[in-house]
Amino acid sequence: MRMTVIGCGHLGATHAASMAEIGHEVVSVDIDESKIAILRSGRSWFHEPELDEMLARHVASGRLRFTTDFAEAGEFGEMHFLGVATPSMRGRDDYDLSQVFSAVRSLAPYLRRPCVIVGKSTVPVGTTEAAQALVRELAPAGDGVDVAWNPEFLREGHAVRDTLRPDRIVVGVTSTRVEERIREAYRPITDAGVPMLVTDPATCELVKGAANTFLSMKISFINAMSDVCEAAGADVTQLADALGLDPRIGRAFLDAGIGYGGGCLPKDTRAFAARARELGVDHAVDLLTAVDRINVSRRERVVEMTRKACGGDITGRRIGVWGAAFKVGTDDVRDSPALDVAARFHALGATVMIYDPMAVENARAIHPELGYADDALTAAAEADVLVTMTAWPEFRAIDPNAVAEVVNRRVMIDARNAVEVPDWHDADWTLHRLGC
Ligand SMILES: NC(=O)C1=CN([C@@H]2O[C@H](COP(=O)(O)OP(=O)(O)OC[C@H]3O[C@@H](n4cnc5c(N)ncnc54)[C@H](O)[C@@H]3O)[C@@H](O)[C@H]2O)C=CC1
Ligand SMILES: O=C(O)[C@H]1O[C@H](OP(=O)(O)OP(=O)(O)OC[C@H]2O[C@@H](n3ccc(=O)[nH]c3=O)[C@H](O)[C@@H]2O)[C@H](O)[C@@H](O)[C@@H]1O
Repeated sequence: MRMTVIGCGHLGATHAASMAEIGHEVVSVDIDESKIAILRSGRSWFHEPELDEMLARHVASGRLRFTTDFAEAGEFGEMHFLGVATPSMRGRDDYDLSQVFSAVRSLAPYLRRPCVIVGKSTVPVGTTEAAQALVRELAPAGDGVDVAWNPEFLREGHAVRDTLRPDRIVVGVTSTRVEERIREAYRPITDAGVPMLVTDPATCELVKGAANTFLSMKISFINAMSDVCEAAGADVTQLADALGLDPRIGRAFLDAGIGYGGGCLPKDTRAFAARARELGVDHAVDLLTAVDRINVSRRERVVEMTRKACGGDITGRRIGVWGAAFKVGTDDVRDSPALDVAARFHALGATVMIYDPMAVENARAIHPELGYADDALTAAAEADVLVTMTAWPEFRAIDPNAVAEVVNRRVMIDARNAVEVPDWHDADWTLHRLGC
């Protein structure tokens, strides 16, 4: 099938390359010339395992093209996927949908033949209907252009695998004609056994928000348990292991620590609560507000632990920070708890030195005022306190005796329960952890 993907970011570039991988001809559009230039050279502008290989292969074969030209996309595609960003509105909890509607406005005037627009961005319930109304107004093909939604569930760091072999595909449609077209597009994936659920657009939009808020809720639940464990002298990791063996609960997303970050869970949880408020469902608002509040409080908690470990005052102290990415396996620092806490240390008068195996450049672009190191030992040099905030495997593998030689004081705050506790105790470190 000839298809386009509008928006060449973490979702869009991965989706475009994956659609080429399963045999489609793809044109992918972005308004950012610099991103398009990098993608045209057959590589990605962000780190994502396996993506560069796929991009290089399909750009070289001509099956995947990148452009800034909406006319080219409109004339080419029988199906148009929308993968632009839906950040929070500045200073508010609900979504800023300007990229979605701007992309629709740019594309629609070139839709002269019947086709389907399939939204993949995460949006509030009601967006498919609004986009459909706009398309009817602007597209020369009018009623021949259908809008459906098909939210994305990929995780950064596993994006290619999650796109080609997802747990499920969920689509929200208003007609069997559209359903058939989407089934055709995904046939190579569903033929391999991936289930496809077809719903109305509203249910489909809510599935995505509910999925992310459930994950947020699980993390805030275990973080609340972490505080209870700490108060009672228990160990939250053992508690999570025991809970996780119950298949009704499951061990995934029960890692306590500094809380969730990234470009999605924080903003999706808040936006879902904001939409629930508009819909008058107060108990959903209460639940999700508590989830968010617990999450936000984790960051302050790490600052507080660090302050205590510094004898009550951070000012003038040197703090080594291990980790800047919002999680392992990515160079993404959007709403990263690690970077947020590091910036708070700096604001309180500490000298901060950060090391992250992948995310230093992205972190520096947002927080040029912080110090950055090329390796873990340099970040730890002369530190009064060392704080681990992203659970990179290399931090677990590092020899605490080697670190002890470069620091000022052997004090570690492990905000992700990321290091091997006995090794650090054996090397005479004072180790503070959340939930123990
Ligand atoms: N990042 C992730 O892991 C996932 C993201 N999502 C959702 O997917 C959507 C996209 O997220 P990301 O890919 O992370 O965002 P991103 O910021 O990485 O990419 C968005 C892209 O859209 C481009 N863009 C902006 N306005 C445009 C326009 N009018 N026309 C064409 N291109 C335009 C930007 O230049 C950028 O390259 C969001 O709704 C997000 O919540 C869903 C699942 C996973
Ligand atoms: O909508 C999205 O964009 C995506 O958001 C998340 O994916 P992602 O943001 O890539 O990262 P996760 O692996 O979910 O981690 C999110 C945050 O939660 C934290 N986390 C995760 C698990 C856990 O047990 N504890 C915990 O604190 C991570 O460190 C990270 O900061 C979802 O997992 C995806 O299914 C979804 O498609």
